Amino acid sequence: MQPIRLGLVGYGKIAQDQHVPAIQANPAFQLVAVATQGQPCAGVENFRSLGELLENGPQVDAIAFCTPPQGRFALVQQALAAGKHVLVEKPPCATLGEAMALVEQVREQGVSGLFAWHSRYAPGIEAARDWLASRTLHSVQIDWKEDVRKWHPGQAWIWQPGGLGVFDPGINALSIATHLLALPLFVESAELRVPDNCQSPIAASIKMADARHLDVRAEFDFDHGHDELWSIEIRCAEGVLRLDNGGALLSIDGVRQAVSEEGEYAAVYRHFQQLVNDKASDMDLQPLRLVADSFFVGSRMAVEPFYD
Ligand SMILES: NC(=O)C1=CN([C@@H]2O[C@H](COP(=O)(O)OP(=O)(O)OC[C@H]3O[C@@H](n4cnc5c(N)ncnc54)[C@H](O)[C@@H]3O)[C@@H](O)[C@H]2O)C=CC1
Ligand SMILES: O=C1O[C@@H]([C@H](O)CO)[C@H](O)[C@H]1O
Repeated sequence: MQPIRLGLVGYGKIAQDQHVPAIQANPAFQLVAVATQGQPCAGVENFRSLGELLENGPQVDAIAFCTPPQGRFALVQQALAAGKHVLVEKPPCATLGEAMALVEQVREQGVSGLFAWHSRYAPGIEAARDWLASRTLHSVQIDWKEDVRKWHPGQAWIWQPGGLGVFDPGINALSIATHLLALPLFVESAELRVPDNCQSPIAASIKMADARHLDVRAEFDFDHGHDELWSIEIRCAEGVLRLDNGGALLSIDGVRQAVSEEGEYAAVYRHFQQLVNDKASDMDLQPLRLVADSFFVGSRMAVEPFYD
């Protein structure tokens, strides 16, 4: 079977760290061209814009988008208009309205679309979901705390409107929670701590619930230094489930559980391959809706300026 000829837009940190290695490790894909405004990608044809790639570049079947969320909507629309399948990094767009429009446009074009909530593919997630399916949940505590200087060095876009600030990693925790929990979540209250020189929060506390009043709390911190923490603890009548290291580790009542050996991005691209083969799509809006609702109801607290 011919490999899926892939173009990639935005050869930045995550494309270099995760996407290109995952693509190169999967024989179902062939990376044939990159469009980027930064350093070029070795071994493939490089272009300065998606338009130039589509017009003058090699034939592609699909495009992976690794640009910042601001401006991504127009880029994905360009690919859809050219009949390409699309894999879109999280968050899918800078606004909920744009993401909703992409869902509709993918359906209208009859191509495959994936909103790549990469944390949903962490090794412990499916085993956690299976265990929780028959349990009685009492509460959920999310602690997602990392060092923005490590993961987004020099990336001004993350602090600008549409860049989400701490919700850029925090949305990963919300993507896991919305995948594990049976009912939709509602944001009851949020406190957004915004540096004086930024447009998006550096920390946030969020209180959520589902229709059965499950108590879900999240603490996000983007300036957490070296002792980073990506954990979700779910207290049930039958015991305590805990995901650590972003979902890579799973324990139940303190006992470490067997998890998948496949990495997040290998699983993301295997899922995308399956969607293309099945002429299907997977474009969940729930994580982005929770972020939007946190901004709607969130109280703002000004904090000291942030300097990279
Ligand atoms: N940095 C990280 O650890 C992770 C980032 N992500 C997500 O991946 C996305 C990108 O993040 P990073 O790679 O960290 O950002 P980055 O700033 O390192 O890379 C963005 C790249 O897009 C390029 N670009 C921007 N506009 C473009 C355009 N119109 N046409 C072509 N290229 C364009 C830039 O030149 C840059 O190379 C974000 O949505 C982020 O949430 C996901 C997982 C982890
Ligand atoms: O999606 C993302 O993951 C984090 C980091 O790479 C791991 O937690 C990053 O801040 C965010 O863009």
